[in-house]
Amino acid sequence: MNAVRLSPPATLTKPGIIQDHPVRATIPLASSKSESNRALIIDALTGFQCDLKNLSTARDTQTMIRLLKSQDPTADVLDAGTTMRFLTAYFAVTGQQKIMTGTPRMCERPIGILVDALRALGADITYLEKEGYPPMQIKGFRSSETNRISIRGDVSSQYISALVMIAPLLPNGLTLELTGAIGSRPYIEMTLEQMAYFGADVQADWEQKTITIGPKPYTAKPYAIESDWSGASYWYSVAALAQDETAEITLLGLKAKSLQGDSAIVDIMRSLGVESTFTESGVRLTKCPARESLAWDFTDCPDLAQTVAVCAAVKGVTLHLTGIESLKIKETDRVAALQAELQKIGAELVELDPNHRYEVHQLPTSHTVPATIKTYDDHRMAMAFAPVAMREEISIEEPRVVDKSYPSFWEDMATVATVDFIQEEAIH
Ligand SMILES: O=C(O)C1=C[C@@H](OP(=O)(O)O)[C@@H](O)[C@H](O)C1
Ligand SMILES: C=C(OP(=O)(O)O)C(=O)O
Repeated sequence: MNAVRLSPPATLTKPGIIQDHPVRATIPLASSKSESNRALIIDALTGFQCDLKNLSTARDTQTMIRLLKSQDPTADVLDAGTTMRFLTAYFAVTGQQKIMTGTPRMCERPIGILVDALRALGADITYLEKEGYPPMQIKGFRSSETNRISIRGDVSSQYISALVMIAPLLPNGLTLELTGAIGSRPYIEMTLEQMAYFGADVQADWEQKTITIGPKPYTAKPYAIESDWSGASYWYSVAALAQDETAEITLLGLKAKSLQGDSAIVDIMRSLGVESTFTESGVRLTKCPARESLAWDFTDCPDLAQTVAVCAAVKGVTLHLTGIESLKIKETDRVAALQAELQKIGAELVELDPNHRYEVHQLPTSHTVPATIKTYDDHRMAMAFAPVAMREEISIEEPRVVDKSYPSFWEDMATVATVDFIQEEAIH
């Protein structure tokens, strides 16, 4: 078993006197895998003519790059949701015969809504194991007359992003009518903004819940990807939990006006004690007073839920969460994972009523330190719990899970805490 042991920042000033180490860090951050993976699909649809700068080092993006170039008949996306959904649409519309597969967990993440829509547009796709789930075989594409499709908006926005990105290639374009609630809407808006930047004819009417894409091809252009706001969230939590009231953390490459909905962390963390100041190079985090309780709807920013839940739990801020239904179909069931692991740091996540309202609160009982946190093949479990190290020692299992979105996470953490990797021998 591999683990990483994190210890709070402290220095020995005189024998026996331990003082909090001043928390000062400048963090380069990984760039956004969401923006990268969209830019890569659009680039491929221009015949690889765009000059993409600052592409993410995330495994999800590196997998996308590899699979776009590969002649292999099997595309194994590993655990990358966007790579699976975006490539399925891309291979279908470009008429490439591919088997789409991934990790066992990827084969439990639903894809039926996207496949049904692609079939209606003319794709020939068959499931190889379970209906509605990978693996599946893409056999070919014969454009249908259909250019209007009704699609649920409440399961994953990635299906909608995948469809709109290929729509400029369809002979009659595409109109999507979104039904039900729309989850992760900022991710759809990010897709549409990037498409419009590359010259696509894009119209969204959020009142009517329709998106219309004209049959106008993309224009190749240079594009620079912003740093990752989801990755930035862990640094907000570090700042919120730092004991040093003068803590100052600078996050490079972030913009006040971002395409990424996870920039909502700026507003969330103001309530948890972090002030943001935008500079030429990024954003500077400093401490400010925190509130005693906070209610937040995570419908638009589901990837922030774990960061905020752990941070609030440790700070003793009562947190009410709504809009976290989609967490159950991500890298793991993130609600169940949080419920199990928050207990270990003396807190709990409870469902308040059947309407998906949840509360996180601290428990009065003490807990064992260091806690050993399981990560369930989920990068965000590891990174959400890492900031606890600003208060107490903590061990996190399978630390390389972070490679999915933020491979340099532990190197960056080493600027604010002591980071020791532990390789435990198998016991025979
Ligand atoms: O389009 C994207 O880049 C993403 C959309 C979101 O997924 P859902 O739309 O499934 O919520 C998010 O959780 C994921 O990390 C990235
Ligand atoms: C849910 C995530 O990614 P994906 O759905 O692309 O696997 C994530 O990065 O938190």
